[in-house]
Amino acid sequence: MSAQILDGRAVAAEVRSQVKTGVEQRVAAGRRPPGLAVVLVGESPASQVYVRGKRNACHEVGFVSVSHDLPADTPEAEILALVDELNADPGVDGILVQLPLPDHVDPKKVIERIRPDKDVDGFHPYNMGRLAVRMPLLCPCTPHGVMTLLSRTGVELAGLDAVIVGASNIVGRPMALELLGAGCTVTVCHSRTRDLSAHIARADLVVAAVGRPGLIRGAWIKPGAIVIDVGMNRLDNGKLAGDVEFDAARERAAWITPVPGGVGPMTIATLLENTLYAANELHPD
Ligand SMILES: Nc1nc2c(c(=O)[nH]1)N[C@@H](CN(C=O)c1ccc(C(=O)N[C@@H](CCC(=O)O)C(=O)O)cc1)CN2
Ligand SMILES: [Mg+2]
Repeated sequence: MSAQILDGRAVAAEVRSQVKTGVEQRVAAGRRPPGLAVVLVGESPASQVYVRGKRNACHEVGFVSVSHDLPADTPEAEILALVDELNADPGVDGILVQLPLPDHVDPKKVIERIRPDKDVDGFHPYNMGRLAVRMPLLCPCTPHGVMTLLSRTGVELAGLDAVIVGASNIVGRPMALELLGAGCTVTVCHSRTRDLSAHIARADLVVAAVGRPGLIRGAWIKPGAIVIDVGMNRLDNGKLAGDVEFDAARERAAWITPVPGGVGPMTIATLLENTLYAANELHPD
């Protein structure tokens, strides 16, 4: 029997609706709507798609959307000065700088410049540290969005063998912390891992977050496993594909996320959740 599809578009729409209601409640109580500042440096077509999605989502739920589009050759010092300005702006509850940044800009320096209580991407070392010590505050959007999707399966996560493929700071590493917090036994595979297929074959839950189309063969998937595909790969024919061989994996998995229409929309929905949380709980004004 083929897998049930985890419909990220549908779940993201529910989350956005809940955030919209939260904004309406704030405004009805006489408080200002939350403000989200989205900074884009350069003209990457993919980043432009994602930033447009974030800004449109802000308008949909009633946030004040603050946009800064900077040329690719913007000096690092100018970006840091803009972050300082947004940190000080009382109408801004969340700040994100779209990644990747141009090569001459150090992303770690930019991320660390954002006030932790406005770091709605959850990338700041402070927020990563809080996740690591089981005191989560603002969590990285993609991993936390995956947790929301997993909650819709009704499957008890505690005790599952979870295998994450990819060890990036924005997905793989925080994903491991989120799943550890949910009681999974977590393995993180990366470029030095030997015999990837053996790790996948024993996994009850696979999270693929590498950026290599079709890396995870469907035949490796353990029957009845949950497969979460974070991959976002633009193929030569212009189509989007994940890291997992979807059609083959679907025949073995119990649950699977599609690409597009799975984890991606949850990233944006969780960003909105984080921004409302920051406004309500971290910026009492
Ligand atoms: N500052 C940040 N930069 C980046 C992040 C992030 O969380 N913060 N994550 C990724 C990109 N990303 C958000 O920015 C993102 C990726 C994909 C989607 C999405 O909805 N994808 C759609 C398909 C969209 C398309 O047609 O290309 C889907 O999967 O259905 C949203 C956000 C790296 N940078
Ligand atoms: Mg949540």
